[in-house]
Amino acid sequence: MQQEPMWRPSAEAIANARMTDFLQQMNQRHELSLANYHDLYRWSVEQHEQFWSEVWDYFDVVGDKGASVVTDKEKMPGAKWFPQASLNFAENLLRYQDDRLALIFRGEDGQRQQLTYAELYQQVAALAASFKKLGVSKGDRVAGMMPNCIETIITMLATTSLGAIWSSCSPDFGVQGVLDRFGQIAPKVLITVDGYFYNGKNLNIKQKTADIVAKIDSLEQVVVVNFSDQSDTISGTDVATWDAFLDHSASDLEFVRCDFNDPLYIMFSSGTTGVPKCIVHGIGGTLLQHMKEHGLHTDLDRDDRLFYFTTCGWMMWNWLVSGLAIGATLVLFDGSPFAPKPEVLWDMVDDEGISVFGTSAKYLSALEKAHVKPRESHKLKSLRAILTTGSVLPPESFDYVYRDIKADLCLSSISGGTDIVSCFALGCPILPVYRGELQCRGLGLAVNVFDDNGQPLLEQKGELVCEKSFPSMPIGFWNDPDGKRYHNAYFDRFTNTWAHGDYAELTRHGGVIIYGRSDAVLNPGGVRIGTAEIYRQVEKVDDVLESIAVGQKWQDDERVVLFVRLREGITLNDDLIATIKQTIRANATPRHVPAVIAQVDDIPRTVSGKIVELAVRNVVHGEPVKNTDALANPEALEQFRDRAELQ
Ligand SMILES: CC(=O)CC(=O)O
Repeated sequence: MQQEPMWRPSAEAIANARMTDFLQQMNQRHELSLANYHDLYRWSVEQHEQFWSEVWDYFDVVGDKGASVVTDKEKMPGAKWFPQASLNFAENLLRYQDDRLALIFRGEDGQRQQLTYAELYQQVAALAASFKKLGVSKGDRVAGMMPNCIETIITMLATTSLGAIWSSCSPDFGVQGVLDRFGQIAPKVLITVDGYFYNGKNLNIKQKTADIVAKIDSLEQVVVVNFSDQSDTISGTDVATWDAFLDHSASDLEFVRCDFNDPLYIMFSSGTTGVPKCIVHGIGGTLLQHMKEHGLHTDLDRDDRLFYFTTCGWMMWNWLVSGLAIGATLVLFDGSPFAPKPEVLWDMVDDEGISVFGTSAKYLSALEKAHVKPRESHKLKSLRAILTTGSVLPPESFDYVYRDIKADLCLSSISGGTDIVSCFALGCPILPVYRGELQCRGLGLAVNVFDDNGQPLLEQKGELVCEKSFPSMPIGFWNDPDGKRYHNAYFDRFTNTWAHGDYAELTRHGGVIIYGRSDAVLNPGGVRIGTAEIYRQVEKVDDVLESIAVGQKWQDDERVVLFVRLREGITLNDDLIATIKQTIRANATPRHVPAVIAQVDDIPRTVSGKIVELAVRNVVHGEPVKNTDALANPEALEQFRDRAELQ
């Protein structure tokens, strides 16, 4: 039976979408007769060289494109996109210098700041002038341990205006977590804050900063933003306050033009299996891919107010800030999305007129568990799209959004990650939304699902891959001169093909379903089960707030073990176990039913909020966890050790 969509764009919305305009332009320019998104997608993949060249032109990238679009395009890795191009990232993000709002910041403590594009340009010029005096130049690293505030974006732009490389984490990272990251990339400058707000607390980070600075020899300058009005902050000869450091006499910015494949960002893998990998993303690839995702897949324009709930330690921050290249207003928030009340972000939607609201799938399920119904309490007039990522958005959360948030909006579950600083599958303003499905594969990306032998699968689960090179592939890993670590991370599994590590399915609608990470797939009795298939059932049970499933080696096979975090005051008993098992059996298969269900108070997660199935599996098997510094709450692991139920 044909499944009905949960939402469809109106004929008017389709006609006015930039995606439609792009499609029509491609028809005209290349004498094509593409009729819909699916035709456009197919063309963009078959002619990916032409497609990416058109993206450059369509978005009027500031720079020189050069004559060649790609060399060695069949090689993965090895293809080189726009080898003759020259551009500057910040120059593209600061192409607008008018009085429209570029940034609005809202803090958990109630502070609000805003900056126009003209003011943003001035501030970046002032910081870039100081950086220049300090000798920051092309290829140098500037690191930020920063909240998601305006100064972080100014610093990234000043850094990249000089062709230097930006890397960031949030101030809640532990000392070792920061050293594991910034310690590998030898930054010249560190920008940080006096403290930050979270969940009603004003947290001082003086000691942490001092410990970090003492261990990174490469640092020549530390700049401290007075963010939370702490009187007790780090001091020293190489330490300056933000206000003292900026050269306000500077008014012009000189953008250093760089190669398309020069480094822009150093990002870090979660680091749960060892020291984080330093993934280097290039200037041009990041820009083109983000402009495509914002302009075409999110239909962003200058009138939009784009919000993404993220910290500076997650790639969604990097994704968000590229919205400046479109000229939209970015709404930044730092703090707990539940403090002082679970509705705070929805208050912000109404107050600031947010039109595109991005968040994590986990946030939506926590909101539903808290029985919050923004549809009843808020107007949400400006809101036209919700984006979610971070983990699988289960079909039940699609129900929640359309029932309890807003019926008429485009709900786009998007997926990719740090590895590509963007998405393989995402939203589309001219396509319907089907329950549980990501709307489409991203233009210009040859995304497929393979079986173990590298054969393509349709409507069957397998490994999510990308079969052709694309501009936002990393340019490599830092400190990986022979490229071996980079190769091992993505290209070991299938020849000349990017294996992303997601267990996924392509649907008949041209959409994608993700079932979890492939390395966490459960395999009881030889049946492969994505962990998200279990979570979506368990989380239907009202008493369960959250769960984590792992496979335990058991009698020459594997059995599924499920750990649940329950509402305060609830204890797991036989009735609740029976309810959970019955819910899973009735809605999935008997194979999905866990052999053991056990209660925990907390579930370990990375600093960017992802639950860590592999670390829990190691603890269950009595094996060491390689890097607990990668976790926000490493103490939670102890609850999984030597459990009587698992003996
Ligand atoms: C786009 C994403 O995939 C973000 C993430 O989950 O890390």
